[in-house]
Amino acid sequence: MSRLEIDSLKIAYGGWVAIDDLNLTIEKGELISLLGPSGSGKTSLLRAIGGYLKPAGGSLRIDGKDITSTPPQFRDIGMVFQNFVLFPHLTTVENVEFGLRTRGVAKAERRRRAIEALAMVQMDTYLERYPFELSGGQQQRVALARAIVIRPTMLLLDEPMGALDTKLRERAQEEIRALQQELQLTTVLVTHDQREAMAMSDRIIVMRGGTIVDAGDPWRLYHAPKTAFTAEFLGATNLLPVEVLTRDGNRARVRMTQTGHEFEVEGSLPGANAGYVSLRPEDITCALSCGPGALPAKVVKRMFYGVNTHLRLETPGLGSLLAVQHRHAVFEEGADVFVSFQPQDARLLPADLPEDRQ
Ligand SMILES: Nc1ncnc2c1ncn2[C@@H]1O[C@H](COP(=O)(O)OP(=O)(O)OP(=O)(O)O)[C@@H](O)[C@H]1O
Repeated sequence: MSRLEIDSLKIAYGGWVAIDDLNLTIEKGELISLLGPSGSGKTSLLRAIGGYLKPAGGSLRIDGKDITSTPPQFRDIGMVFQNFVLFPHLTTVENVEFGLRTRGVAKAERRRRAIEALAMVQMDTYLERYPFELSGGQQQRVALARAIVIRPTMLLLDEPMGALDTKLRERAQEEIRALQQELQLTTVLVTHDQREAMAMSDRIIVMRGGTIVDAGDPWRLYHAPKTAFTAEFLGATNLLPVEVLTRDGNRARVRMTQTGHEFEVEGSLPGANAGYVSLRPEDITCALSCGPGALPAKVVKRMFYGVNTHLRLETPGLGSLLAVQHRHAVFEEGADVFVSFQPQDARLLPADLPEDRQ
């Protein structure tokens, strides 16, 4: 259980700067996820923490001790990668013992600790199996046992569930999180899966172009993102381009740029006269009859997902909207409905979108 402090980190490939002036502290026992589009610097940051990439500037400290120039084998950081890379010619128990052997731990002690780590991931009945005799999920558990057996100061997980199917993946997420909490291991997870990041993390770090654009606990990031970029990256949302008309405390009245429709929103965006309103699909209510403040809409597409139904709606006032309904059998494609939402669920955000949306 350790605290990691990253100060003014700079990472460059040749002369090209991938990460510049990045500051981040990870508390003892905390699990953070690095989330961001491809090329945003997640792997570079993880590799710098692991010691596999030498920073061009800045420093890394574990529990106050500078490790910026410490080689990976002396950092005592456990790592699990997407493809697990177990040694094919070693059995399960030998794979887990390997890191202890290189650290000079005596044979009997090695075996005892390897079995103990394998028991933690429910793999202690597979000691003599070779990797090719294990399923993907079992190999992943062995890789995890191998990472924790060295009693690491930190755990780095690089898409560790990437090779598993959805069901196994969800189980692995639960198990890894439980183990991480039990051992109070300070952990950094790199993932492309925002659901995984939300389900597992104490804190999500949203990266873009080598910098941190937002950071916070999953609930806050989902419900109160600071930018349209985070809102769109974390879960589905409707982003509506608007002009700001008037402000009253933390509320504003806005006008849809394309349709001229006016409505009330949460947030006031001081100093800006335009932005985006983020409206989550689950915050839109559809009804067959018109209520106060409701807008007419047409159901153009209906997609049934079992747990809920997605409706693609066309509205004269707000354009194309995605709505999620938990009662799925009510509206047919082509139906005329009325949509409404609460002002506090429509969040006014600065215009800061991924390049392909600008
Ligand atoms: N070895 C390298 N040489 C040159 N440039 C590199 C190298 N590795 C990464 N980069 C560049 O650095 C930037 C950050 O890459 P990085 O792999 O850290 O991003 P990422 O967020 O992990 O992406 P992904 O989600 O696709 O894995 C990218 O623009 C990438 O092209």
